[in-house]
Amino acid sequence: MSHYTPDLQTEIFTPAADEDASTAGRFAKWLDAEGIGFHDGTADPEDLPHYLAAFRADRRVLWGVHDTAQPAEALGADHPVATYGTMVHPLNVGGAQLDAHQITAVTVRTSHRRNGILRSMMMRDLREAKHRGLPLAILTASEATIYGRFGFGCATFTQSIEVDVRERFEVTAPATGTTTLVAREHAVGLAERIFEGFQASTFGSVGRQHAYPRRAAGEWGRERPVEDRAVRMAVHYDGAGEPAGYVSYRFAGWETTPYTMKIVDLVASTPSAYLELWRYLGSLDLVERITWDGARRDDALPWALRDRRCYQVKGTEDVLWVRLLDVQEALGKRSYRGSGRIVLEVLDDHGLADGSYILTVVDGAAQVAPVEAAAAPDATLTVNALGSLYLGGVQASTLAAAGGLTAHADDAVTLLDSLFGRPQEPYCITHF
Ligand SMILES: CC(=O)SCCNC(=O)CCNC(=O)[C@H](O)C(C)(C)COP(=O)(O)OP(=O)(O)OC[C@H]1O[C@@H](n2cnc3c(N)ncnc32)[C@H](O)[C@@H]1OP(=O)(O)O
Repeated sequence: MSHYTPDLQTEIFTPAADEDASTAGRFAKWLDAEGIGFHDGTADPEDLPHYLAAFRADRRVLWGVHDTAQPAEALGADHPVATYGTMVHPLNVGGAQLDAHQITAVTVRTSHRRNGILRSMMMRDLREAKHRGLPLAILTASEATIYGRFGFGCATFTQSIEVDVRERFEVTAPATGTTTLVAREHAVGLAERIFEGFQASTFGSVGRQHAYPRRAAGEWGRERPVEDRAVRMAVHYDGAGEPAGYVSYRFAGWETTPYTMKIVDLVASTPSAYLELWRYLGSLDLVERITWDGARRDDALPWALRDRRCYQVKGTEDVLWVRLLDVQEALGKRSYRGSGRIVLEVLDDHGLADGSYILTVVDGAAQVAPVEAAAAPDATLTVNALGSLYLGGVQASTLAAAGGLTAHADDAVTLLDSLFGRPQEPYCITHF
């Protein structure tokens, strides 16, 4: 809907140690452009140094597309009309923590939308990430309709739950260890340490940004990097006295009935720490309901309750979307179940991951080699379907029924189901 011809230039920068954190700097303009895309207000000037420090700690790379031909009264040309950000954090794929190329902060201003700006940033970025040797790209999506066209497949999920913690709530597992509120000055360090244990042991988890432990500790609020004194954090110490889980929570206020405690963040590195945190939550006096939007789809909690109807699922959300860039590396590093051999043909319109690969799994460890296109594949699948299959959160049989995967050999789908299947679902509680 432009009534003029935009003149676009892309600036890519990694905020430097001496980056200008004032409202006049490029960082503030970039952040404001991102805020416009997500309908957030302009950041408070005193918050900018905190955001800058966080972005530097995350080693974020920021893209801004500038239009030098806008009407005179428009936001200045130094104010991006589109933003895009990347960073790299580990993704737990069982056998390894893979460097995953994370894509975030994707916005295009209303006046410039649907002119291919996202497409050109995304395709350039994916090509460059592949060139740098990153095996896959990941993102969390605002809408499910945007990223399939770029080869992403929806791969992990969480559930929103409500738990009735009135008299009928009781965790039946025998109690272990101790759970207690922790002092604020220790909360960030404990959150970091506990998440580290969770990341090491949780298939599908992604390392977290600088802001996460601060929000969990109440050092940062949800909206601003300033203290939120309503947030409390309790830590579970296991039988050996080791911190094995934390829950941070915030009361919804006396006007909300039933009286509700909202979980801000819950991270448990063992199943018993998880149940103990719930035992603790269930014993908060005056609270009638706990809400949380980060539960596993295969949550053990209802199976550990005297009355499983205390537990209600309110919705399922997709979390990670995965886009393979180097099939050999990504499939080769993942751990599998059992043994088997299969030839997969991957279709990728963008030419980044297409080809035929032979996957040979022996006792859970894989070897992957490209094969001649002429070799008959046992199954053909789109790169999107492979992204969904990759972490085992979606079954090959489901993808086959949906049309993204076609079997050419009789047992191909059964074999893929058993190789890629997991004893537990992949679980990512990091949004970015
Ligand atoms: C990882 C993240 O950051 S998730 C956050 C994504 N951002 C947002 O939701 C903020 C609000 N939305 C926006 O800023 C923009 O609409 C964006 C960034 C989603 C899209 O930017 P645009 O520059 O308009 O996209 P572009 O013109 O490159 O579109 C490319 C293709 O995607 C399609 N498309 C773009 N956005 C959407 C959408 N929201 N829903 C469906 N299709 C879409 C276009 O129609 C086009 O289709 P094609 O295959 O026929 O070419």
